[in-house]
Amino acid sequence: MDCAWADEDWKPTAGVFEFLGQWDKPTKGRFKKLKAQLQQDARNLRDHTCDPKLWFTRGKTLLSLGYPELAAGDFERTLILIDHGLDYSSKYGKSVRLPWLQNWIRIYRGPAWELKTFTSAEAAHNSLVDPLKKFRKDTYIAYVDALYLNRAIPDVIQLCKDALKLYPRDRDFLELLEEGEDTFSTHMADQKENLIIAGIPPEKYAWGMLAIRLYPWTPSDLRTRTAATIASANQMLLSCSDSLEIRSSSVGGLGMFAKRDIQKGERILSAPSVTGTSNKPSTGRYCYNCAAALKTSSTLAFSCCPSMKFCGEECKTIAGNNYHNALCGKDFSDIYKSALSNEFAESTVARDTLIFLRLLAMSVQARTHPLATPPIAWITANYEAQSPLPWSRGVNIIGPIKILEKLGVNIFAEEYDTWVMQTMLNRARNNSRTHDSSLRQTVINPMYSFFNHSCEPDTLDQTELSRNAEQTSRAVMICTKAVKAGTEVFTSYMEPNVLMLPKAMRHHFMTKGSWFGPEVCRCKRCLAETR
Ligand SMILES: C[S@@+](CC[C@H](N)C(=O)[O-])C[C@H]1O[C@@H](n2cnc3c(N)ncnc32)[C@H](O)[C@@H]1O
Repeated sequence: MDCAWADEDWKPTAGVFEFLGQWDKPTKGRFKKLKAQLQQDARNLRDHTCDPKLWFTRGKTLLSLGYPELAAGDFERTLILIDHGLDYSSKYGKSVRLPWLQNWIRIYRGPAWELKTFTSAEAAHNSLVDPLKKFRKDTYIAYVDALYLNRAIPDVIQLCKDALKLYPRDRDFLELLEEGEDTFSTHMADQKENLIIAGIPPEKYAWGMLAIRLYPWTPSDLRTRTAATIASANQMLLSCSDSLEIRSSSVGGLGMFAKRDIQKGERILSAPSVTGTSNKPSTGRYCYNCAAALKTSSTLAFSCCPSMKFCGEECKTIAGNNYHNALCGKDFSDIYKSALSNEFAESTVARDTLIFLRLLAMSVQARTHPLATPPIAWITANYEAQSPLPWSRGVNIIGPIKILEKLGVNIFAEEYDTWVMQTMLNRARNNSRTHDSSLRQTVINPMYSFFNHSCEPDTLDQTELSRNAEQTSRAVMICTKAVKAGTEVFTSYMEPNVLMLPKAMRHHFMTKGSWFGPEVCRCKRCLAETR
């Protein structure tokens, strides 16, 4: 976050959609100051990762710059560190208190415990309790502002309730709680009719919302796919197809191209899912790797992790090569449990946490930067998205922190900063396929992900998340037309009945998803049709 970036790359996530929180876009002069401040805050944090004041300061700067989802991550870490500071014997207790004590020393120009006010080192430490509690209150209040800007009203309510447990009958939090509850009920009542018309389940609206934008400080090698990254994806493609290659596409980014003439009816791809998860990952009913339903008589498992069952050798090998070591011997049952909800929207979003666990385990096992680890390194987010993605403190902030802690990763490390975690989620969400509601599975199949959409597709997607063990969640693509060498091969992201509609209606359906930008679909048919 402390790297230099161009002013025109500043694309705040606040203020994109009509949300409830009020964000005042900074003037040009103020923006310049905030930008410099952010670089300074990030540099300070690099040197002193355990100082909660520095996380709080950067959170406030990020909030002013219009990144409330990142400010939330900084405020969460501030609260964690304050808790450590209040418990001297905790992991970071000493590290949190030290800068505060040093501050006293600076003020009084002498060792704190020699000051008249403190009769002992213990007294000096005790003197920090009240300032830390006051600082914690300020953090909760700033956190509420960030949650409003993410439209996460249920989280505002919960945060106020949490704060009231620490500050019983505190007037500020009582007022904020009442305000949150009023806002929520008025907002839901106002929106109910619109939501029904728009076909959005009201409970889905209870989530916060986030606009997907590229963070301007993203270093160039992590921002776009490098030649080496594309080469490694093409290397993997060789084992799944003898007729396709990944190249730059005219509709945007990369796409799948025929490297030889392809006949109608040819199977052009058969690729395993590198990360798939069901909402019941460790019940032994679904393959831990690809989420296919299992035939109990023919399942495989590692002897050390018997509840991690696989549909066959291929999936077990993928797990062994990519993530099993990072997960082995650790308890993720509470994370699995969150995905078990019977409520559809909740379990769908909770599965994002499971996908996220898989992707982070891959990066930990590979010992590479999370954004440089395949498949995350191969896939891209849609930064032109016209509709927001769901956002909540639980899934976007607390979930990743919990997972990092369980994986033994330092949650204050620059490599695992909130913007990195959010970028991973943005990429995963733009490339994950959520399958039928009774099976409740989400899969990332990076080779399938390289196919762009066309309203006159050349392929038939035969992927089936099977209810029996004969098939897995492999992406199997059949060419429905003859395709000449060098031509891009498209699939369809839309149901066949949507493809039968006129352009304006197709685009109406497309803008409901988050795959397309303001011009919606750039396929040949859409460019040729006028209406
Ligand atoms: C699953 S990815 C497809 C591969 C992607 N082009 C890449 O570079 O990795 C989906 C993204 O590709 C782009 N895309 C796919 N089909 C498109 C189309 N017909 N028109 C415009 N953008 C398209 C959108 O940005 C979308 O979010």
